[in-house]
Amino acid sequence: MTHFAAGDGAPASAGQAGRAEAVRTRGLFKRFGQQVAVAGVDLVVPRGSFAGLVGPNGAGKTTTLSMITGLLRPDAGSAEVGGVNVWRDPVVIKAQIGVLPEGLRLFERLSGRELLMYNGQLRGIPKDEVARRAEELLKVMDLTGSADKLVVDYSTGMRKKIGLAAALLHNPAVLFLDEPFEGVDPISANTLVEVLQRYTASGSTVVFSSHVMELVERLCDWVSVMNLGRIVAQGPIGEVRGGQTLNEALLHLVGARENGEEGLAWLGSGEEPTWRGSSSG
Ligand SMILES: Nc1ncnc2c1ncn2[C@@H]1O[C@H](COP(=O)(O)OP(=O)(O)OP(=O)(O)O)[C@@H](O)[C@H]1O
Repeated sequence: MTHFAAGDGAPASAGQAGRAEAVRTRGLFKRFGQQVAVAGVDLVVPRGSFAGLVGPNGAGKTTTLSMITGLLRPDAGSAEVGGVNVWRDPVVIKAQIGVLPEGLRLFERLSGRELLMYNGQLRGIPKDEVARRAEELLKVMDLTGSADKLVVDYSTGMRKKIGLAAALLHNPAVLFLDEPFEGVDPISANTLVEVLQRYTASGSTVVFSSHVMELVERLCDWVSVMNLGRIVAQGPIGEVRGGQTLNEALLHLVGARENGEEGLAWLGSGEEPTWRGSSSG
């Protein structure tokens, strides 16, 4: 087993040391065959943060989040949420976290309301309390009118919203969201943002992955940047940005791609293809 040295993901600010950590991984490592997906990640998220996990396609964000939320067993390293080891105490952890995973597999043949009732009761919340919370969440997510519709008939944005409602139902201390705004219209995105801001304002923690830098910049007070399976910068967003936009900082940190500039000369040239005339009689 390979175990990479810690240090490259150290928080940019030593001043955060006194603040309790919601999430902490040490040397988290995952390999799929020859492909090292996560190469020794030391992720830190202070409690109460609205934290963004960013990086290019294939950087290892989903794999990291899957290992922290108990969905994928790490090959090496450890993950703690609220100081509890995820893989040693999975039952304790599952009560403390809410997850909106990538791909979002839901029980398609339940209605939105039934899905929430089922999830809440699975978590041991009394039925009348689940019903009360479910109605409130449906209302806030603007899903009351679709509450009796089957989830299979929900749109992408509606699925994200019902998935988020299900993840919030047991009032977790830490919420993990993989690309929560992907495919969500701006109005629904605003609703999600409002719910999440209300949630973090009360001291809970959100960790979400996203490719939308403007959104991360607007929402997050903490950011972790991944590239090639490692954390390449991490800390309060102002420090990671260092006077640039987050997008500029990201390009700088991961290196702008230089491929493709010479290729694709044929694309959009508008020239008459010579081969078309030569092959036809
Ligand atoms: N189940 C798997 N089997 C094989 N390779 C995998 C698997 N899951 C992820 N990988 C590989 O691991 C690397 C990291 O993938 P991951 O999905 O974690 O990246 P990501 O940062 O979430 O990317 P994106 O932004 O595109 O969603 C990629 O090279 C990917 O091809």
